[in-house]
Amino acid sequence: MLRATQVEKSYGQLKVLKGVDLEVNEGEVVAIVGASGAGKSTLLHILGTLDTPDRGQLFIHDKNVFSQSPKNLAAFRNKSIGFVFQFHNLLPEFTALENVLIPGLIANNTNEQAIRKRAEELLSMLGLSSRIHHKPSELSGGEQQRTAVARALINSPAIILADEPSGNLDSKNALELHGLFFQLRKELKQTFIIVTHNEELSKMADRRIEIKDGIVNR
Ligand SMILES: Nc1ncnc2c1ncn2[C@@H]1O[C@H](COP(=O)(O)OP(=O)(O)OP(=O)(O)O)[C@@H](O)[C@H]1O
Repeated sequence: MLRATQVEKSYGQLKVLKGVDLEVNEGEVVAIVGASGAGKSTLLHILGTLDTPDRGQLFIHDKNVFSQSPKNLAAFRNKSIGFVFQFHNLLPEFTALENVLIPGLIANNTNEQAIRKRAEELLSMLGLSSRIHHKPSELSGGEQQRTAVARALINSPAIILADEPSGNLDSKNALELHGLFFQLRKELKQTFIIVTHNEELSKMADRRIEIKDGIVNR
C-alpha cells in the first residue's frame, strides 16, 4: 500500500538518506529504528508528505503522491495520513474533543454532527469519555497522547505515522499506548509506521526496519 523507491535527502552538505527503498503492506505495523541522527524522522516526514525528497518517489495506494499539486497533496495528506508525534502538538486553547474535531472539520465541513459523533466515539474507545471537555494542560501525559491518537484517527486515514509516540511517557503509559496501536490495527485495519527507540515496541512490530548509513538495512 506504500512504496518508496530510491529516496534521497540532503541538508546542505549532509546526505541523510542515500537511496531508501521501502514497501509496507496494508495493516502492517512497521518499526523504524536506527541511531540518533540516522534519518528516521527525515524519512517519516517524507513518507507523510510533510517534506519532499531530493530524489526518488513515493506511492501510496499506487498514487504517485508528489506528482500532485500542493493543494491536492494537502487534501490527500489530511485524508489519508494520521500523525502522532512525541510531543503531541495538541492545541492548548482547545478541549480534547475540539482537538480531535478540528482536522475532521477541515477534511469535511459539511456534516459536523457526524464528525462530532465519531470524535466522541474515538475518545470513548481510547478511554477518555470523562475527559473530553478538558484542555491538554488538564490531562495527564498518557491522556494527551491518546487524544493525539484519536485526532490522528478522525479521518480514518489508511496510514498512521508515529514519531517516538511513547518517548515522553512512563513505561506503564507507553505499554498501554503500544497495546492500543495493535488493537487499532486489528479493529480498524490501519497501517502503522512507527519511529521508535523503544525496544519492546520494535520487537512487537510485524517488521523492524533499520536505517544505517543512509539506507534501509536489510
Ligand atoms: N531541517 C534540517 N536542517 C539541517 N539538518 C537537519 C534538518 N533536519 C534534520 N537534520 C539533520 O539530519 C540528520 C538526520 O536527522 P533525523 O531527525 O532524521 O534523525 P533521527 O534518526 O530521527 O534522529 P533521532 O533519533 O535523534 O531523533 C541529523 O544529523 C540532523 O541533524
